[in-house]
Amino acid sequence: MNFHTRKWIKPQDLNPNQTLFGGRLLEWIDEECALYSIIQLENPKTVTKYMSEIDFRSSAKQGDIIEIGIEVVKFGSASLTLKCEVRNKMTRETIITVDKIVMVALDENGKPKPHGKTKVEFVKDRLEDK
Ligand SMILES: CCCCCCCCCCCCCCCC(=O)SCCNC(=O)CCNC(=O)[C@H](O)C(C)(C)COP(=O)(O)OP(=O)(O)OC[C@H]1O[C@@H](n2cnc3c(N)ncnc32)[C@H](O)[C@@H]1OP(=O)(O)O
Repeated sequence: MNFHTRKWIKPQDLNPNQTLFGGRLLEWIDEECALYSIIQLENPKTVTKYMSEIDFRSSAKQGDIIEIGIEVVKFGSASLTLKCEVRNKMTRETIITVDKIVMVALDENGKPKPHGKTKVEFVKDRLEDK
């Protein structure tokens, strides 16, 4: 799993228990998955279709640094299935895992659009194809 993104927990990210607000974390995960999928599928109109059960296993407090990891599970026709893990860099604990997040590439009418992708592509692969 690649951990591309780090976040620093600020006062505005906390819940009344003074720990990381779960809704904020889900927003960051959704954004991370959307950006990853838009780049992989080369389609800016890519939406979140499905997210499996989530389990908050630990948390983070103000000043902690967390990192968000994404891994591809499967390339479908119009979909890309990802899994996600968020870790606390300070405590080294897993905060959350999401086993299945399905993103779907859309056409101009908002209908699923086959993306034709079958494997993870890196910038250098794309440059070599030019
Ligand atoms: C110009 C540059 C701009 C750049 C800009 C960048 C800005 C970057 C900002 C990012 C910011 C964050 C962005 C967050 C992203 C949102 O928050 S998106 C908002 C929330 N999501 C939505 O509103 C989606 C609403 N749902 C829909 O519109 C329709 O359900 C969909 C997505 C069109 C799919 O329609 P559908 O009839 O279910 O389609 P269907 O053909 O049955 O299924 C399509 C695929 O989904 C799969 N699927 C369907 N249902 C399920 C299910 N329940 N479970 C699993 N898989 C399923 C199917 O298996 C199928 O897979 P493939 O066989 O194609 O691989």
